Amino acid sequence: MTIITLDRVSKRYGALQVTDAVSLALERGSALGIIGPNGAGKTTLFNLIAGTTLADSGTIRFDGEDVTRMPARRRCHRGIGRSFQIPHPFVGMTTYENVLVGATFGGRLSERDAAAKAVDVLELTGLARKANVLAGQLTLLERKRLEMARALASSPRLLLLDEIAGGLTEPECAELVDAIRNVRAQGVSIIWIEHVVHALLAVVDRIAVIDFGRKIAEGEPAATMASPEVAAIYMGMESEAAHG
Ligand SMILES: Nc1ncnc2c1ncn2[C@@H]1O[C@H](COP(=O)(O)OP(=O)(O)OP(=O)(O)O)[C@@H](O)[C@H]1O
Repeated sequence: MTIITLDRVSKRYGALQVTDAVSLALERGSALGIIGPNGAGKTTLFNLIAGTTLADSGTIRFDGEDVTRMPARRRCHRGIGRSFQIPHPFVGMTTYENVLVGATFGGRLSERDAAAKAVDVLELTGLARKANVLAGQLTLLERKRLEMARALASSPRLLLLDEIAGGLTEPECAELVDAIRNVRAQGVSIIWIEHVVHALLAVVDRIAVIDFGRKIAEGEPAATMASPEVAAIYMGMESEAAHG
């Protein structure tokens, strides 16, 4: 059973074909990693899935339903949740309050259910001890956890994670990987865009490689990473990461 299917989805900005006939299918409960160079069109793919950008052509089905033209808010309520590459928490609110906002509006829960949901999500993401700390005072790792917690507050069945591991130390990265594994163990399907490939490999079942808006490879992680075409791109990404 697939949770999400993209069939030849395309998007163009002016002369730039940012998404070029991308097809993808994700099995329910599985995790897919997406890699590719800067500007390859990865975040745009998330925008297309989440509905913040509409596809020019192609179809997107979520849980059997055609959501291609559905507005982002409704897709969120259907069960597509996302984290953003640049987190924007409400810095003057506590960690708990930030998650509560997600549960109330994203999850459309009553006050009492939203409060219970926020507590669950803080536990799941390892933030329970930081519940009453202002979001503006969290460390980078904690802000990454909060970004994931806010996405989870809407009870998504599909979670889109956009470059969540960047900038962390190795032990912090390992902690984040554990948190993502916990989320997955709850049955949430995951698509994760990430430059920190070893973190990705610790979680995902499959990898898709995007370059110039096209999916150039997809498959079992080790075999996909080992293919010469992907190895060349991956080496380019490593030097990009090393230089900024
Ligand atoms: N709204 C927009 N209008 C015009 N061009 C856009 C728009 N959004 C993205 N682009 C362009 O589309 C291309 C792909 O961008 P996208 O953010 O999807 O890439 P990415 O693979 O996520 O890159 P990165 O790894 O740097 O985040 C870039 O050249 C970007 O400048």
